[in-house]
Amino acid sequence: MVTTLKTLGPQAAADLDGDLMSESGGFSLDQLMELAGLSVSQAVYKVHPPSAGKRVLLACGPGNNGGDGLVAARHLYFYGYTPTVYYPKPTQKPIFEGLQKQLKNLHIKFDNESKFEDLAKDTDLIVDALFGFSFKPPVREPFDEAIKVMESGVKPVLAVDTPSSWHVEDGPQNEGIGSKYMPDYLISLTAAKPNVGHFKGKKHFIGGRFLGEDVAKKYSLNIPEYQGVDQIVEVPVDVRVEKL
Ligand SMILES: NC(=O)C1=CN([C@@H]2O[C@H](COP(=O)(O)OP(=O)(O)OC[C@H]3O[C@@H](n4cnc5c(N)ncnc54)[C@H](O)[C@@H]3O)[C@@H](O)[C@H]2O)[C@@H](O)CC1
Ligand SMILES: [K+]
Repeated sequence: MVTTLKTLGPQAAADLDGDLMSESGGFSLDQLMELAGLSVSQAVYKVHPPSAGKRVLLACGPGNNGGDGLVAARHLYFYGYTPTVYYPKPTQKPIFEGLQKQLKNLHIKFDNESKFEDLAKDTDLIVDALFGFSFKPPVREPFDEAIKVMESGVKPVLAVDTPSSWHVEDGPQNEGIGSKYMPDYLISLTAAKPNVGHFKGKKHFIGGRFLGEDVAKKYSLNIPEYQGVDQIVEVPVDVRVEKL
């Protein structure tokens, strides 16, 4: 049973990614993003099976956190959900262009024009894949509207890697946009981020099942106790957090 969560700060998270994708690490970003997005899709299925409502709104930001959301959208489609993707600032990189093509070939709806408030009305669950550990406050347009809607609590939210608009170490902003934002669910990728102590939602998962013993040791992380073929493992929300 997990008793202490060791966390991964933004620099360490970026360094870990770098190690995994280095010459000696052998991973490609596509692979890590695919495993991350698969984990997100399994967390959605755990907390909000299609019987609870098939409409899922994936709010995707311009970075790799957004990429995780695009990957999750594809898996959710094949699980029987009806995903809608909000991706207002697509980044012109082959990895994101490829992911968008995959979704468009499945006729998955992209809607970057509607007001986020209206998109939220037409969905059952929001996946917050706007920003991950590279977020730098304050929130810049057009994402401020999405943050406001998510913090209003009008629909359940599952946050990918870290609640967007939170400082990756200090948590929610003291005031202004995002200061009231508390997602219902959180999935941390590879390891929890330092702000996880501020998370007081319903469920917290760890995903991104690709940490080997040597890398875990190098970053003083404990490898989550995954079960069977699950790509995610639930950890208690009130577990003690150990900052590295
Ligand atoms: N750690 C891991 O093992 C993995 C990490 N991945 C994901 O990669 C994420 C980190 O990705 P990135 O480093 O690309 O960055 P993020 O996706 O965290 O966000 C950075 C992007 O958001 C923009 N941005 C930052 N602050 C902003 C603000 N205040 N207003 C508007 N835009 C803002 C930046 O210009 C940049 O384009 C992680 O959180 C995780 O979700 C996965 O894709 C791969 C596996
Ligand atoms: K996020």
